[in-house]
Amino acid sequence: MPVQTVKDPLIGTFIFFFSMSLSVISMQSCGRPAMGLRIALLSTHGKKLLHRRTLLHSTKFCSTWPSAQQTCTELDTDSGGKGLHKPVMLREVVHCLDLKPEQVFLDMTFGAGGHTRAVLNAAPGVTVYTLDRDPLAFQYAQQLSAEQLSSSNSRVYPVLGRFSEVVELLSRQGVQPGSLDAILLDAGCSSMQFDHPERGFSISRDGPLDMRMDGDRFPTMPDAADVVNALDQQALVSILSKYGEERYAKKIASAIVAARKIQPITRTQQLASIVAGAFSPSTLYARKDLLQRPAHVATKTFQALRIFVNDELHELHSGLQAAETLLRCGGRLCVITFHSLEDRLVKRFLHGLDVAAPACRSARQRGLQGRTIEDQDEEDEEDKEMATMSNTRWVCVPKKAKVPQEAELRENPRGRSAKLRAAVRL
Ligand SMILES: C[S@@+](CC[C@H](N)C(=O)[O-])C[C@H]1O[C@@H](n2cnc3c(N)ncnc32)[C@H](O)[C@@H]1O
Repeated sequence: MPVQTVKDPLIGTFIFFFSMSLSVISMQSCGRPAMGLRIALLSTHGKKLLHRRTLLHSTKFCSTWPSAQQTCTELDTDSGGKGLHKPVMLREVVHCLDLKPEQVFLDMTFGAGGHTRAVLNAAPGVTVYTLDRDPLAFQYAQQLSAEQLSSSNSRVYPVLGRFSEVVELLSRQGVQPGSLDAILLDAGCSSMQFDHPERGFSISRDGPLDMRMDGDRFPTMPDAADVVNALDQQALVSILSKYGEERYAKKIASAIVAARKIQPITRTQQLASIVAGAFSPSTLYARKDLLQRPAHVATKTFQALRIFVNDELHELHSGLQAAETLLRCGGRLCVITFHSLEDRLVKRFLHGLDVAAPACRSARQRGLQGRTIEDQDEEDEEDKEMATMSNTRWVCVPKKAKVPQEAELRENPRGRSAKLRAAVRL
């Protein structure tokens, strides 16, 4: 069934989504999956998905999302406060963006607006465009926009959408290519997404297995439950190993397939237990994060599903291309990443290298995968290699990525894997 002939919008969305995502899988594994496999996968599971979605539709969380108003009163209104996202490497970001009053800034990942607020404090009079794909973040940006209108000469223009849409969305607001002074892209998810169980990202707090950042804008877009219930074992192995760098991908995929024969997997804790069941008692508690704290064995599985569901690597690449289009010569780009797949893509993009080239990992580095979220050694090696290369479109300042200081990590352990890269558009 060729993609172009699909008439049902739901199945069309599903097919479009999976064909896009599978092309990232193939892009990253440096080979295209056979077209037959792709089409078989899509046509077999499109019908199952349609049926499953009809059954589950009434349990979708859209109406249960906290509104910005509720969240602001339930939680602390200070963006560094409990519950709202704490911005990572705030001082370093403001320093790298180096905005002056009257300049124009785009925050591509508004979240709870912590970085934007810091920019507004540092450069009063600045004009800010904010982007986020999450409608809750968009509500926060609208609130900030209203506050600025009444209290300062800075202006904030909120935009709802994805990185891949930003050039078009901004052009509708009159923003021309080559006109922005600075852009921030703080990749990944916000604490509001991770911490509200009904969003379906949380391992520790039970919720529907959703993980879509903009699911209420696109209710027919497949969620994480669709992925684990509909895809075949080999596709699950690919997703877990490419996006989670999970070395037990085969065991986990096999446990998922066995479990869903008994009943559909619809909850986050149900999936976390299924994944844990794939590990022997000796390996169950062996994983540690970068701060050497115990890490749940399902962390990489959740990361992989989240990246796949939101098409995050394609989106990140689109965001970088958009930044290249929108910044003026001499304009500054700051990118914060939270895992090695993202950081590697950013590094390679800024150095003008093929972002799809496969990573070379030594046996020792592969051995480290089960222990840490990122493989520090490999990244240091790549940094050294890239420091010797140059690109005509960007100059990285500084050359190496910055990481948060220990004092910041004591306050905000969630920043433990953050890396900040800054570059000037030539
Ligand atoms: C780490 S949070 C940003 C936090 C923010 N800097 C702050 O200070 O609160 C990442 C945000 O980027 C948004 N996001 C992720 N991918 C996106 C995409 N492709 N397009 C637009 N927004 C995206 C998420 O919805 C989330 O709100």
